[in-house]
Amino acid sequence: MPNQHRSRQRYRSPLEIFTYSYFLADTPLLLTNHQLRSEYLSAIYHRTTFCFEWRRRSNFILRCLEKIPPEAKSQIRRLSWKDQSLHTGGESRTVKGWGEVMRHAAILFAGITLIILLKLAYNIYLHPLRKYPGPKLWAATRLAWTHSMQSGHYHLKLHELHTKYGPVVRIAPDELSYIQPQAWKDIYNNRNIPKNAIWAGQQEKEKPVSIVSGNEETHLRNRRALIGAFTEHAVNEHAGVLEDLVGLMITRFRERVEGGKGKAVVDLVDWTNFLTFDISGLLSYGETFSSVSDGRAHPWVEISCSFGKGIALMASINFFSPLDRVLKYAMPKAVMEKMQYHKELAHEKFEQRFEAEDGSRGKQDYVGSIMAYNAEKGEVKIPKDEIEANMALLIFAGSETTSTALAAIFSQLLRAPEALRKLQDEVRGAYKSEEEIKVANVGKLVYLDAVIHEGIRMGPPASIGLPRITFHEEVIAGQVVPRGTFVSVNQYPAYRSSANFTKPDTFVPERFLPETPFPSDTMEAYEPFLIGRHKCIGQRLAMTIMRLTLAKLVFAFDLKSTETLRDFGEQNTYIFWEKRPLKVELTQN
Ligand code: HEM
Repeated sequence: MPNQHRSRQRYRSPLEIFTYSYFLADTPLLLTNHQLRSEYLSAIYHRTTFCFEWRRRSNFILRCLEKIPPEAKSQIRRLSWKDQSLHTGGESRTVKGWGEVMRHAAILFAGITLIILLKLAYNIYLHPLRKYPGPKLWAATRLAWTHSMQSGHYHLKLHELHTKYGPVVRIAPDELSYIQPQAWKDIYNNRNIPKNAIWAGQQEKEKPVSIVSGNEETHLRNRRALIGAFTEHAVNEHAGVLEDLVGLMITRFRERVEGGKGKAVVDLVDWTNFLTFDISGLLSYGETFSSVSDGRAHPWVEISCSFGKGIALMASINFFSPLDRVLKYAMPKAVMEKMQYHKELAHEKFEQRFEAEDGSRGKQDYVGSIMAYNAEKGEVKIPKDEIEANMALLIFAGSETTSTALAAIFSQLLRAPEALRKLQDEVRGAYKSEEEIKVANVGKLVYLDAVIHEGIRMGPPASIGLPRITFHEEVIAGQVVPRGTFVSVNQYPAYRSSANFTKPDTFVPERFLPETPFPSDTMEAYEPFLIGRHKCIGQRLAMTIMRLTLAKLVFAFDLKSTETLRDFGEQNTYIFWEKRPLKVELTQN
């Protein structure tokens, strides 16, 4: 497998080359004049260190500097800009402090401006992606993309761009966005189009790694170890805890309804977060966060949204190497503190769960599955620190996605009274009591599944794709894509495109039934859990949780929104959705 880090290191941007040239302009003097004076070297040395990042990268300059005798070096270090004198070929010229600095700064500024302008022109008119449609501003520089990503409206902007430019759009100098079904296969089934360091491989630098590793070998090892926790057998083994937790939520709602004289208002965005985090806590660390039982968010639930924002921010920053090294220190203190809190709590909870690994917990929770895999292989394939990294990841991967899907489904369902009535009829017709609704039988409700898929279509938890990168020239959706291009299918624009779906902004669950009113819909465009080797490992579990929650809720209560609901898509996304509250009035059935 090609190594993206290595290929990134070989790359020299024009800006970098310019800076080298600027420093190296004096190098012939350095090399030819054997009467090197330490003051002269001092000027070169300071000019180099003036921009320490370039010094680190410029091995050639460093090699030259290594030739400076140690006495001269110590003399150099003691000199400051003001002291410097340049001596070349026996002639002496004194540097007059800031005047010299300004001269260098002006040359650098003019040079950099020129290089940037040339680069922008190159990106628009000469770049191998120049023939792909898209706005010129986005093709010229990554700044337009970054601004959109940080605005929270990226998914809406992509939709707008695809509506204007078609199924493939150039959204950055080196990135293409797709919405057609063929692109799913061409990108995600192709081993030569892996994840990339900017989006997914950051953790490679800081061990331990987890199942979301960009390294295919590490990914495969971790995926194999975890798969045991997501089989049909494993999900059936979780049935009791899933039914109990969803049942507990219904009990809490019933208490409120009884206390409120037959009616109560609950925020379903909050409660579905409580539920899915509790389930994740139980399956990752062997205990819930007591959010459902207490009716209160655990701090982990609260920080889940800033987590998504953090990833979006880091990905945006990572595109601006080498500035990324500096910008990372500008991360808001509050975000850093939350990250640290998450790390410490995750560590504490993991240690407790790990200590309790005595075989009594069953093999199908996440830690148990990995331990069973290690035991089966007769060696520690996944060391303790990697197990811990996986748990910290699964807490969010399993909960935020599923609660968002539920929020999207409920929001859209409550705007469509006819669909809600049909769903209630189906569920109430199939069961005599809420307790009868079980993991083992809830999968038989076809309209329920159609509602789930239509809700996800309109508010996909993974609203944008995490881009992959081409390592060779590839053909995607029938067109040649050069190496080094970021590519992804973006779900929100794909699902809201009238090229793929009839009445894309209308909630019509029937489109997912065999007797669909829209036979021309391109259903293959809909892949909310992805395809290929990185497809969602938790799909079965997620579907089970969503079916149970919806079925039990619509069986037990009549639901009505307390305010006019807007389309779920009209909210901000920063990888995850920044969800609005969803206040719903419940009336006892
Ligand atoms: C409606 C709910 C869910 C949706 C829509 C969803 C969606 C996705 C998507 C799109 C990916 C691929 C990301 C990428 O590589 O670009 C993914 C990966 C993943 N998901 Fe989910 N997910 C959901 C629920 C869950 C649950 C419940 C779990 C586990 C408890 C889970 C665990 C994972 C893991 C571990 C991966 C990485 C898989 C790999 O790289 O091999 N997800 N999910």
